[in-house]
Amino acid sequence: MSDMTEVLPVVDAGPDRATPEPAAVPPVPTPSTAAGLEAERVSAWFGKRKVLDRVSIDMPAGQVTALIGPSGCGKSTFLRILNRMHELVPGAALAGEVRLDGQDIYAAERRLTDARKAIGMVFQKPNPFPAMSIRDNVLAGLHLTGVKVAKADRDALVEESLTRAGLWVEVRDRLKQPGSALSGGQQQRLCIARSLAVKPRVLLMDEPCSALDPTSTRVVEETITEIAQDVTIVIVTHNMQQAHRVSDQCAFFLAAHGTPGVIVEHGSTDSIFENPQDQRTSDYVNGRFG
Ligand SMILES: Nc1ncnc2c1ncn2[C@@H]1O[C@H](COP(=O)(O)OP(=O)(O)OP(=O)(O)O)[C@@H](O)[C@H]1O
Repeated sequence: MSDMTEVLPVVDAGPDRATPEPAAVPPVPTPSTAAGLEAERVSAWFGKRKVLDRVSIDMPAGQVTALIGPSGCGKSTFLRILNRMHELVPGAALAGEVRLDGQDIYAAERRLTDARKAIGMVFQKPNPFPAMSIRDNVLAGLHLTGVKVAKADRDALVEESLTRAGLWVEVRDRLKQPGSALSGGQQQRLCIARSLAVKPRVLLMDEPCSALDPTSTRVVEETITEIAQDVTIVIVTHNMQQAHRVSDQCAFFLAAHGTPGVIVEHGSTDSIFENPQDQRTSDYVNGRFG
């Protein structure tokens, strides 16, 4: 009882009493939905021609992994294997395993659309539906992957996806205009918004800035850095400065003299650029070939 009487005056203290301000309660962070992706001994063929040989790499959740290397060494093929697009090419075959959060995406019981929903893709050339409105472009990915969103929630999803893609402020007053009315850089961010609307856990990007001017490139890079907290990113790029700027880790692919592509070296971006272990990596990142 005597403890209570001592405590009460403090609890009732008015604003003029010299009591410290209560500490602000920090906002509860939204848990990240990013998932880790692991490739193990992935090989690929087009007909009889082997183009990738036993490629293994972990792409950790919430990180940006850059795939670098000269033209034709299999980077895009590897990227397409990560979301089951490679198998759509006539005559294409593959071996090895790809695991999303530990689950084999090629397991017999897994559906193709499950992989597509969880693992989105943004291509080299911005490909919005030109006649479709900006708003409908954002929602288009839902139809394609069979994700259902109630009508009442669609406006919020459009705003959220465009905001995450760094485009909302530029287009919020013209959502009904066609996607083709946007600049190339804006179209690419619209495509990123379209992918994000499906709430993927991984986003694959195949040279997403190669058709963009330097300013648009920097805006897309900022977008990549921001969304990477919630979406694991795997990006193919020929731009070494870009790989350096946006990625946490890099994998250097090489296909020497008609042999299938392999990963020569992978590791943290700093180590690949500042202290590569293989001379070929050093030559490539320093622009001596490729
Ligand atoms: N649809 C296809 N049919 C047959 N061969 C293909 C096909 N797509 C790619 N290839 C071949 O597979 C190899 C790897 O190509 P891929 O596009 O994956 O390389 P890349 O490293 O992404 O090249 P780039 O940097 O030029 O885009 C190349 O020799 C290419 O010619």
